[in-house]
Amino acid sequence: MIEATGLRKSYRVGRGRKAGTVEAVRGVDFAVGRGEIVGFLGPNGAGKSTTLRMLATLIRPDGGRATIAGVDLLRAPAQVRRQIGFVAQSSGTYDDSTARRDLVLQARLYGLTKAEAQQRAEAAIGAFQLDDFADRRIRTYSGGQRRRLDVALGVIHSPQVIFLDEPTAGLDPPSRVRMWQEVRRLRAEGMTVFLTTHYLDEADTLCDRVSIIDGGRIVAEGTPSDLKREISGDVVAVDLTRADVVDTDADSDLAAAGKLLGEQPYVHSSETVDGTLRLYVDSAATAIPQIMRTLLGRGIEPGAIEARRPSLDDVFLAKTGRSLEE
Ligand SMILES: Nc1ncnc2c1ncn2[C@@H]1O[C@H](COP(=O)(O)OP(=O)(O)OP(=O)(O)O)[C@@H](O)[C@H]1O
Repeated sequence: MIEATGLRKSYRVGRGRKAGTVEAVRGVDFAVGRGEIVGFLGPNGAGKSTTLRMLATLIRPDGGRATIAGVDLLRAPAQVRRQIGFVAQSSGTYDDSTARRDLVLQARLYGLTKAEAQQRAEAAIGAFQLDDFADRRIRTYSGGQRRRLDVALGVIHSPQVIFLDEPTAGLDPPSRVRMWQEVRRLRAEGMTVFLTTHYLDEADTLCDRVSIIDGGRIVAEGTPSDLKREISGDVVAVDLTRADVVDTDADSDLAAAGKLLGEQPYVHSSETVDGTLRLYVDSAATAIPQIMRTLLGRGIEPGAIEARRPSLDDVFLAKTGRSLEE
C-alpha cells in the first residue's frame, strides 16, 4: 500500500554566514501492506514527522521515491491526496466551532453535497463516540476528545491510508488506550494506518510492524516481537540510584561495581540508563543470585533488582547506544 525507497529531506536553516542545512531524513526505505498498522518509533528530531509529511504530500522530498496505493507520490500528488488522510501533531480545529460543524465542513471540502456531508458527519459522530459533546464549542473538549475529533476529521472521506502524527502525545493513559481502540477499528474497516510515536508501549501494543528511526535513518525494522527477539535472553535491571552501602569498609564504589558486573562472563553486554544498570544475560534466574553475590561482596545492596524480557527500548539502545527513555 505504501512503498518508499531512499526518501530524503533537508531543511535550510539560519541566514547569511550562519546558514546551513539539517538533514532531517537521510534515505529511508520501507513498505507498508494493506490493512497494517505501521509505526515510526524514534526520539524527538529523528525525522518521523518529516517522513510522514512527505508521504502526505505536504512537503516535497529532495530525493527518493514513493508510491501510495500504486500512485507515484512525486508524479501525481493530487491523486495521492484523494487516497489519504492526515492528522497533524497539532489540532487544526477552531476553538469556537463544534465537532458537528467541522465534520460537515470537512466533508463538504471533499466535494460531498450538504445532505451527504451531514450523513457522513453523523456516522463519524457515532463511530468515534462524539455524541455527548458534538454541539459544544471545541474549546471545552478534553485533550482526548479533541484528538478523537482530529482523527474523525482525517478519515471523513474514507481514505485508504491514514497518517497519524503522534496521535496520543500528551494524552492521559485512559485517553491513549481509547485512541488505540479507534486506530484498531480503522484497521478493522480496512484502512492502512501509518503513525509516528515516541512511546515504546504504543509501538509495542498497537503496531503490527515498527520502523525504529534515529538521526534520519531507519536503524531497525520488523514486528515488535521479532525486534525484541533479536535481543536474546533476559534483561536484569539493577537500580543503583537507591543502592545502600551496607559495608563501608568494602570497595563499594557504585560505578566500579557496575563495571565489574558488566565484565562477568554470564553478562553479554551492559548499559547504564538513568542510574539503572541493564545487564543482558542468558537467564535472569541464574544471573540474579550471582549479581547479588557480587554486589553484596562489595557491601552494596541495590535499591531494586528486576528481571524482564527485552523491550523495544533495549532494541533501540543496542542499535544506537542511547535509550529512548532518557
Ligand atoms: N521546517 C523546518 N525547518 C528546519 N528544520 C526542521 C524543520 N522541520 C524539522 N526540522 C528539523 O529536522 C529534524 C527532524 O525533525 P522532525 O520533526 O521530522 O522529527 P520528529 O522525529 O518528528 O521529531 P518530534 O518527535 O519532535 O516531532 C530535526 O532536527 C528538526 O529540528
